[in-house]
Amino acid sequence: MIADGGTVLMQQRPPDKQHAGLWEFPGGKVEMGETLVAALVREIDEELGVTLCAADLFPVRAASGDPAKGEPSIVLLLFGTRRWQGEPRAVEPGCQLQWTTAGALTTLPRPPLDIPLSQALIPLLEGVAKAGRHT
Ligand SMILES: Nc1nc2c([nH]c(=O)n2[C@@H]2O[C@H](COP(=O)(O)OP(=O)(O)OP(=O)(O)O)[C@@H](O)[C@H]2O)c(=O)[nH]1
Repeated sequence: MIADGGTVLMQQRPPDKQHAGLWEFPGGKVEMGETLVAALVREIDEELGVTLCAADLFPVRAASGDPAKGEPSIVLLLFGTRRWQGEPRAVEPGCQLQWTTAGALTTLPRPPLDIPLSQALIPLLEGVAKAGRHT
């Protein structure tokens, strides 16, 4: 979720889970029989109480672990949106939220795959921030 001003919503992982306390992009796993985008719309509603429209979502970047290097065999797909309905709130206990600028994103402690995802997002955030300064 990319807001006017060029900030992105980041979510802190809960204390009882892997990568506890690190900041990730809100989302979750695709369930059997679901499209990628339908899964994202469902997860964002469940986690943040926010309604997304599938047509507003655009792909930003994929990142995957390399099992040959002992990394988990998972693929994360980052989608962006500039539109949503509702005010995000942390539905799950222990999952804080913060709106983060491009500059602050690089210093935020993140799980490994969220780092390349963030790098791909930074030019987009900077573009939105710059456009906001000219309006
Ligand atoms: N965001 C993120 N998640 C990662 C990375 N590496 C990795 O193994 N994961 C794991 O990928 C899973 C992402 O699923 P999720 O967003 O539904 O998180 P979750 O902990 O609520 O899932 P779960 O409780 O249903 O297992 C988590 O188990 C998380 O620990 C990574 O680099 N970034």
